[in-house]
Amino acid sequence: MRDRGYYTIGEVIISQSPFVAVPNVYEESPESKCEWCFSSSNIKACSACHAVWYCSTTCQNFPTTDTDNSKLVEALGSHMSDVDQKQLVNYTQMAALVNAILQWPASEINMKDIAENFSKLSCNSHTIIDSQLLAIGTGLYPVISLTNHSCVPNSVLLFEGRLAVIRAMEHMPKDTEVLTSYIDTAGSTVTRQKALKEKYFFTCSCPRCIKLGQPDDIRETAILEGYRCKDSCCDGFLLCGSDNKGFVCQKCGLVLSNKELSTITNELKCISDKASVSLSSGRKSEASVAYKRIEKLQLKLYHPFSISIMRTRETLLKISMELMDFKGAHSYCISVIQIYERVYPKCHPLLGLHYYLCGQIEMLMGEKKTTVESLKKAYNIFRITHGTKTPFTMELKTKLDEARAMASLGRMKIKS
Ligand SMILES: C[S@@+](CC[C@H](N)C(=O)[O-])C[C@H]1O[C@@H](n2cnc3c(N)ncnc32)[C@H](O)[C@@H]1O
Repeated sequence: MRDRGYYTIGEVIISQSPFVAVPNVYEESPESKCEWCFSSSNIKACSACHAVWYCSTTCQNFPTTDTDNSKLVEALGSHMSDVDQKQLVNYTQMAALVNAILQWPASEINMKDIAENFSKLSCNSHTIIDSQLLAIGTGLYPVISLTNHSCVPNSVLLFEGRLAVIRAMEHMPKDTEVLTSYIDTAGSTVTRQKALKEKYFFTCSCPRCIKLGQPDDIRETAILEGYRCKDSCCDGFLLCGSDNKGFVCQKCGLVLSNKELSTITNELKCISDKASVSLSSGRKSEASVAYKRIEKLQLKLYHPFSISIMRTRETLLKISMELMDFKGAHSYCISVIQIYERVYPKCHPLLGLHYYLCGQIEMLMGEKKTTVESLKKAYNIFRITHGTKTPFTMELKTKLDEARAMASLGRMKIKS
């Protein structure tokens, strides 16, 4: 086929198997996973070391690829000179542990090299996520690692099993620099820059980041992470007053004093501690009540589109689903989507996932028309981010077709 010279929206730019990858094992769900394909079914411990697990002999034999990427891995940057003292100590301790486990002869061990490899892994490895965006492992992908970051990316990196796949999110000439996002881009410019500096040691100069400190950026930061006006009818945002006695609404001039602020924040802290204990000990109804109180308090303090309220509603959505309170879950899902639509690009996988969830809840609630609309929105995102041929997108398409058929059947019944 003739090279078109550009990538179409959703087209695969590159896909790559990992040079090395390991599955995640969580303390709360310690069941083992296949070391090769990350599956949790039919797994057996390796009879030689008893430390790793496999689902089949095929996986145990580590299917090899023809490409030797070791030179590329060697060339990856480690940022050793940027790493702070505390982290260096961590890497050295981890290197000592590797040394103790491998028991290589002293002549073959170079602790500095091992520590440098940890640093290299830290800024070049990727968290492997499944189609529902849950972290399932970590992998090093030498070519994918050459991709730089932007807070306004033109491409998206997702995984099909252990295979990393980058797809174009916009129509782009093939000589355009491929840019993905390394971090959650919902935060303010300061928050994003801090996260990038801490883990990847660079200052982003993408179109969003260069606006740092400009009036629009200050306003956006205040909405995302600052305080709102204490007059519930005013939608102004607050900035620290020149006398340091409180925060002043930039619209109506009302002052939120430091004392008022600390009363609410102390109450919030107290309920938040209780809420997370209830949640982690599985007392879901109690957690639901506590998180609803948190949401109420946060609405006094933060803008309705703030990151704090977004996080609380995400938790309330999860709890409502677990409690099978579908009406409640639907309302939280809608409110989370409203915030996502504001903080993420139109084609963000997290937005797609929440439209999908919304559609599934609406299907359960018998809301035929809105089910079709929500599933359609989810499909329009996933066909770009996940591709049309992946089992996840195909399953969604089947559900969308079923929902369309049900909706038109409903319309036919009404007519007759
Ligand atoms: C995964 S590597 C990306 C490939 C790297 N640029 C290279 O040539 O090997 C991550 C590192 O690339 C650099 N980097 C990534 N995105 C960048 C950006 N937008 N601006 C400046 N440096 C960036 C940082 O040094 C970061 O630690």
